[in-house]
Parts: sequence; C-alpha cells; structure tokens
Amino acid sequence: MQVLSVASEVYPLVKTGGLADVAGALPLALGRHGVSVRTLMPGYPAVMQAVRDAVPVLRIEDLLGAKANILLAKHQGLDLLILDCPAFFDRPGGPYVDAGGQDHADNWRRFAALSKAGATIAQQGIDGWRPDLVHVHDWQAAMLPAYMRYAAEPEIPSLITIHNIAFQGQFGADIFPHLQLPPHAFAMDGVEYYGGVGFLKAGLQTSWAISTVSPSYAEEILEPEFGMGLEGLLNHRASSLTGIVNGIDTEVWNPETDSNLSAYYGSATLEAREANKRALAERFGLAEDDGPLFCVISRLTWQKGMDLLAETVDDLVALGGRLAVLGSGDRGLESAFLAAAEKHPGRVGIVTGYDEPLSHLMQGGADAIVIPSRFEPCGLTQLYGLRYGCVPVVARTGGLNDTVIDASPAALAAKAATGVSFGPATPDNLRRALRRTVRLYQDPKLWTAIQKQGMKSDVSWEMSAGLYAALYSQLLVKKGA
Ligand SMILES: Nc1ncnc2c1ncn2[C@@H]1O[C@H](COP(=O)(O)OP(=O)(O)O[C@H]2O[C@H](CO)[C@@H](O)[C@H](O)[C@H]2O)[C@@H](O)[C@H]1O
Repeated sequence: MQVLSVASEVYPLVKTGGLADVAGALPLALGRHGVSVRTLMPGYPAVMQAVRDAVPVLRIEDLLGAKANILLAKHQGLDLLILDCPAFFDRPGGPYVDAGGQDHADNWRRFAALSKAGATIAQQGIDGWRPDLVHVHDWQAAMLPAYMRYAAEPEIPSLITIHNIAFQGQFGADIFPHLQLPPHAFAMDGVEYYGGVGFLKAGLQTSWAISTVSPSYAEEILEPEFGMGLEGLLNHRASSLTGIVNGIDTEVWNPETDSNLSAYYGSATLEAREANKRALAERFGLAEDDGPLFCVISRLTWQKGMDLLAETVDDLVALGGRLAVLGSGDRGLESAFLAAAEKHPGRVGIVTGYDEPLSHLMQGGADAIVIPSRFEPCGLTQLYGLRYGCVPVVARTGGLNDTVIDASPAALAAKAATGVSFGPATPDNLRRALRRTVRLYQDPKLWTAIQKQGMKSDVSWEMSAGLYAALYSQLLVKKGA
C-alpha cells in the first residue's frame, strides 16, 4: 500500500511540537507493516539546507499565485516530497511565525498551497508514483481533502488526524476567491465555517475518515468542553472518527544509547541516572540534595496547565522537591517561573526556549515529569518519561489518561502502576498529586518498582502503526465498494 502523508513539520527536519515527532516516526513504523509512505512538507530554509541533493520531479506554474517545484529526497529513512516554493517558505522565523514571533500574515495561502500541491500529487501521481490513500495532519494540511473533492479528477481515500483541535486555521471569507476553489465550495458542506473559511473544518467535513491521537480524546472532542466549536460536526461524523494513541521513536528515545545523556542506563542500571541528575541540577542551577527532582518540558500555555503548576511551586518546594522547567510560550507564564526561580534559589530553575538535547537529559535525570494539562490529545513527554524512568505525574485527561497507570493501592498491589494521575486539573488536585508523588519517592523500593514498570510499558509505534495500517485498509475497501 502506498500512502501520501502531509504535514507542516516533520522531525528531524523541523519541529515546534509533538506533530513533528509523529509525522517523522509514523512513516518508519508503517514501513514495518508493509505500508510505504512518502511525506510532503514545506521547503523551509532548514529543510532545503538538509536535503541539498533533492531532485525536482514536478513543476507547478501557478500554486495560489506562486511558482513551485516538488522535490524528491531521502532523509534519515524518510521518503520526502518537498514543496519548494520560495515565495511562501523561504523566509526567516519559524514554520508559522516571523522572526518577531508574529504569525505570518499569509499563513492561509502558505498552507492552502501545501494542501493544493498535495491534492495534485494524490490525484495525478508524481514521477510514476501514485498513492492509494492520503493521510493529512492538522489544519495546515486539512484543505487537501477539500481540494480533492472539488477537482476534476476522482478523489482517493483520505484520513485526517487531529493533533490539537485548538488550532483550527480559521480565516475571513475574503481569502476564499484566492484559494482556486469553485464558488460552490464555499458552503456548509465545504470549506465555509461561521461565515469565513475554516481549514480544519473543511478537512473534517471532506476527509473519508477522521482520527485523533488517543481513544479518550476521540470521545472528549464530541463534547462542547473539548470540541472547541467542532463538536457538532464531529458528532455528525462520529462513525468515521477513531482514536489511535501515539507511539514514540524508541531508537531516538533510548536511555541505553542516548548521546545527550551524561550516563547511559537501562532498567537494571537505574543508579546510573544519578550522573544525569547531577548534570541536570547543574544546568538549572539547582542545589544538590536527595529530594525528588521534578521537571517540565512543555509549551508554556493554558492547555498545558502551566499556570496551575506556577501556583503550586511553593508547595512543591515545601515538600522538599526541586523543579527544572524547560519551555517557552506565554510571556506571563515565563515570568511566573522566572519569579519562582528567584524566590527559590537552588530549588527552582528555568531555561526558556527550545532545546531538544536538553529535553533528553531532563528525561534521563529528573525523577518525575509533571504534566498538568487541561486537555491533552495524546501527549508525548509522558511516553518519553515512561521510557526513561522519569515518572509521569499527569492530569487524567485525553491521552495522558490512556497511557499512565496511577499508583493507586490496587495498581501498586498488582505491580501495574507507572505514574501518578489526578483530576480534574486544579491547583488543589495537583498539590495532592505532588504530595503523593513525594511520599512514593520516599519509599525507594516502591519508587524503583514504578520506574521499572513504566520502562516496561510498550510506548513504541508497533501496535498503533498496525492500527493505522488496518484503518487504511478499511478505507481502501470502502473505495472498492
Ligand atoms: N522547550 C522545549 N524544548 C525542547 N523540546 C520541547 C520543548 N517543549 C516541548 N518540547 C517537545 O515537543 C514535543 C511536544 O509534544 P506534546 O505531545 O506535548 O505535543 P504538542 O502539545 O506540541 O502537540 C500536539 O500533538 C501531539 C502529537 O500528536 C500530541 O501528543 C499532543 O497532545 C498535542 O497537543 C515533545 O517532543 C517535547 O519533548
């Protein structure tokens, strides 16, 4: 089976969050299930740098007003199709924001272009290669199924995966005439949404199937509290909606071989984590002691419940804990953690910004990772935590609920516990969870058992890639029917 995957970020080429991890790792895992994937992504400067030997295979004269080439490249096991379109992608800043951190004003055009190029490849093939099915990720690729629906050629089966419904790609009606879609596409069963153009809405409306990144989140988004306005449409399409939990790349994330660590270790050599813990404490300016070291690796946002953590820092310190925060995002939250670090010298440290190697060291050295999310489609940092013996302390929501087994008396007795969970996400519940975690930590035998049980969890892509392959097969059957 041949699949075209389309995403706006793909690890290791460009990453701002978990979408990149998934878009980079899933194709490799699918390969082991007999699915061959080519991934279409934008040719940002970092991507063009990394794939210098890429070969042009298709020229597009007018892609929403710009000239573009599709390049074929291989990178670290990934088969890539790069949308080389300098007018849209050759510019400073990140994939979505300019150097000053503001959204690019033409993001609608940039990602409609990605979707339109994808639809062309899906329906016409490229360089003798024809996909059987197309799998698009998040709002940036969500217009692809709509472009297929309104094109002259027959459409091929499509799956859209929601990684985060909070980002919907909602724009004014004034962009519609520039999208190169027929007028009747501006309708309730097309791309129109609340009088404007909704990219994610269009994808949810026109794709053959919808998935999200955990079974719990697939249920949650049917409710107004989590559906963020799209719950009506999702309920309407509920029979086409499924949840498949994310895996992780267990080669990139392997404490036995991870070169970002000061010391390698496995579940039989957990004592070697001490060297990583010392390196981590030093990096964050934390005092040495034998209390638990908590970490956070996160976008600093409301979604991630970072305000709840900022509110409970004093309690965490009073419990004898230390806290290392790696993150960036909301300026107010950055300031709150900077203030906490000033108030608790040697107990709280923050590194602002994005630092992939440091995130590995933190998983390899901290005792626990705190994830107090208000909603979490899947979450990856708890999976990295499980793999690294960094015990996840998580809010009971979405994928966090599906991947962490709370250290309840029953789970401890059954030797099944892998972390601590609490809910709903409130400061009081987080406080209680931190207290419970410290108590568990103070019983070394129990703590080690939880770490080891977590390290035994299957967080690989193996099972979930199989579920995606099965879903693809179902869609191909539907096409034949
Ligand atoms: N400052 C920093 N420095 C270095 N690394 C950092 C970092 N901040 C975050 N990261 C890394 O970025 C990734 C974030 O993963 P999350 O699962 O939290 O995804 P995110 O919320 O971005 O995406 C959405 O998509 C993913 C994928 O489906 C879902 O798991 C998730 O629930 C959903 O919100 C992890 O690899 C983490 O280590």
